[in-house]
Amino acid sequence: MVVSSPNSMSTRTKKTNAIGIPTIDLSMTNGSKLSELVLKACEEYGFFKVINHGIPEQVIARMEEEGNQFFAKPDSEKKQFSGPATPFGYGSKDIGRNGDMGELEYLLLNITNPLCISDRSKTITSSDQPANFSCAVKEYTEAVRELACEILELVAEGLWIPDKFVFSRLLKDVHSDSLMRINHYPPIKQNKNNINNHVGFGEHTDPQILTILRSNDVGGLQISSPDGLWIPVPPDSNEFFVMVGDALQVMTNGRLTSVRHRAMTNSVKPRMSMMYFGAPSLNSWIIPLPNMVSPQNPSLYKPFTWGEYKQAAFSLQLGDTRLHLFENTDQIVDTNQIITPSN
Ligand SMILES: C=C1C[C@]23C[C@@]1(O)CC[C@H]2[C@@]12CC[C@H](O)[C@@](C)(C(=O)O1)[C@H]2[C@@H]3C(=O)O
Ligand SMILES: O=C(O)CCC(=O)C(=O)O
Ligand SMILES: [Fe+2]
Repeated sequence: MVVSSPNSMSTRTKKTNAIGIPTIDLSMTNGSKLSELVLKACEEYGFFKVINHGIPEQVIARMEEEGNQFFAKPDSEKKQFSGPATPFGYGSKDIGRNGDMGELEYLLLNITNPLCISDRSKTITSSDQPANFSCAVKEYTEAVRELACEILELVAEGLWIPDKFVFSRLLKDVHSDSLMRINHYPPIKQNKNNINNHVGFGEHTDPQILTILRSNDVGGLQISSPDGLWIPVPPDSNEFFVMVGDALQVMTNGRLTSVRHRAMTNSVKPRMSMMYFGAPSLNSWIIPLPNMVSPQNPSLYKPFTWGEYKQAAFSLQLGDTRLHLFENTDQIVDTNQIITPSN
């Protein structure tokens, strides 16, 4: 397996032993074993793949078809859905509002519960039937939200939290600020050294609670390993990948860590990925849960609302470690200041 270091845009690569991506079979009947496995994957990688997830194939196929049809439209038509009211709607190359760029085009959609798709008052269409696109997104997001909730309930069980709905309730809230994003990465030819180093979507962590990602059968996603190397994630269009976001890191007082990831472009085939970003309502407090804090394990973060965090995140650049802004510095012991008695 070929990996390179995060935070470096260098084309140098290192070879390491194959690093397995944790895969979790959600049809496992032993519930406590399942919650242990989910927790372990969230603690060790902040990332895993789920199989036997129960989402019907046609729900995925329909969303894929609508996405493909949308991105196949002429640029002039797609651009009708972009404009000053971004971030919601169509975007090309610009990521966020602070100058980040990537080799992709995308649709960013605000999702509400009960689900309806808000796309800046214009109806996004992929075909002659405007309703088809929003029906496909509604059906798909409903299914992946359920999957995210099931996983979050397993996380709560694994952490022995008495209220197993403590995280999933936030995603089901009628005011949940969850988003859906469809990224389309056109192929970019390899450079003369045969190294494909075009960054489609630069390295970052997702700010929300949990991300559910699915892509077509074209590779490109890479995650940062605990020892700081980039691990390519083999694509699997039938399955879903789960990523811990910053908000879940805070609520578990750093026991789970949000995963740094990025997407590279393919030199031959277009890649399309779809992400559901499960988030709480803007006025929800993001604080470590009581049973994650103790005198030995004080809170690592200052209290903040999801709205405050989102505002901070969206005012920074993609690759910034925005949680630093909310760290409880009082609790960090500066080992240089510890005076040890001399003999
Ligand atoms: C540069 C940025 C893009 C982003 C908002 C931000 O200021 C920092 C976080 C970025 C991110 C990453 C995960 C999701 O793709 C996203 C929609 C999100 O919630 O946070 C994007 C934001 C974006 O593309 O607007
Ligand atoms: O397209 C991908 O595989 C990853 C995209 C991503 O990380 C994001 O949109 O936040
Ligand atoms: Fe992401």
